[in-house]
Amino acid sequence: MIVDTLAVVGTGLIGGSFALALKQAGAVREVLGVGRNPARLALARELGVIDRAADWAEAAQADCVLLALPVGETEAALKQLLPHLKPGAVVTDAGSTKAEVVAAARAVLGARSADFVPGHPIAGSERSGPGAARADLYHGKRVVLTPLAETRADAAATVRALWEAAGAEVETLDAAQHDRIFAAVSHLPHLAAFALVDDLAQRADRDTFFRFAASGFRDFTRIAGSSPDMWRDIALANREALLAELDAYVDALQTLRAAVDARDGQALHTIFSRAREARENWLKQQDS
Ligand SMILES: NC(=O)c1ccc[n+]([C@@H]2O[C@H](COP(=O)([O-])OP(=O)(O)OC[C@H]3O[C@@H](n4cnc5c(N)ncnc54)[C@H](O)[C@@H]3O)[C@@H](O)[C@H]2O)c1
Ligand SMILES: O=C(O)C(=O)C[C@]1(C(=O)O)C=C[C@@H](O)C=C1
Repeated sequence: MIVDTLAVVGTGLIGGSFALALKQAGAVREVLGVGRNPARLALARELGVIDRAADWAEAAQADCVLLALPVGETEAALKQLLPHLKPGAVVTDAGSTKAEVVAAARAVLGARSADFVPGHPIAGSERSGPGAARADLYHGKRVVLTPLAETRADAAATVRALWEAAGAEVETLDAAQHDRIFAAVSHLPHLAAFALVDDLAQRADRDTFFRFAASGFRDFTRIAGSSPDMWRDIALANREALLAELDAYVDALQTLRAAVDARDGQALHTIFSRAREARENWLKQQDS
């Protein structure tokens, strides 16, 4: 056992999967759940994702508290926990952006920011809520930790051990670097998918388009089925890095547009070939 009690704030896909994985691994004795929606908490309890619901004060007495709610809720959640936080308790999070989460932790926790270990599991899906939680979600997946300069080494070691018990491989990055990387490989693709689906959905003759849309459209737009709350918060929290990636993507689309306009098959072929090769190499790396 790594910790006796774990409190999960936000018992959806990410927090619920963490809880299920740790219970299955025998890494935790009891899991408490904190949430705003009593029906969701009851479902989490019914599905065995949590052992019981708890309030903020009780959750703050756990050995480890995981925040797994939209990143814009981080500051308010830390404010609720701080007055009751057990000495030595470790606080961590699973948010998809890190610099703003780190700033919120510093602003709210003061000296207790040494107990905070920012984290981000690079695993998930477009599904949300406790019903989507799976014990094997993190098997073979990466988790990035972005510890603060003052984070206690033993707090970071506990969080690392928990993720490893959940089946993940843990890496460490600087928070700003983390946010630049994920703006490009995660946040921008989600905006591109939301934009494409919304553009079609706003057309008067959308039904004709959707009737004929097939697997290419389904693959490209799967992630447009993701939680609007979560993605609104990510886009706002990672605004600077995301704006840079949006500009780069608009430029890339403009380059393709110019090639199509000029009937420049050579330019199109060169870009498509380069992209295909890069994607094949990336897939090979993923498999190795
Ligand atoms: N979905 C993914 O693929 C993925 C992957 C990695 C990280 N993340 C991050 O993990 C976090 C959780 O995402 P998720 O996919 O589990 O979402 P989710 O919608 O499945 O779960 C979030 C839960 O938080 C609860 N919640 C919202 N505001 C709350 C509040 N103020 N207090 C208490 N509970 C509250 C919601 O009711 C919900 O049950 C987000 O920060 C997200 O950026 C998501
Ligand atoms: O598979 C998906 O649906 C995801 O969106 C997962 C995904 C990603 O972009 O890869 C989404 C957000 C995260 O913070 C981490 C993983």
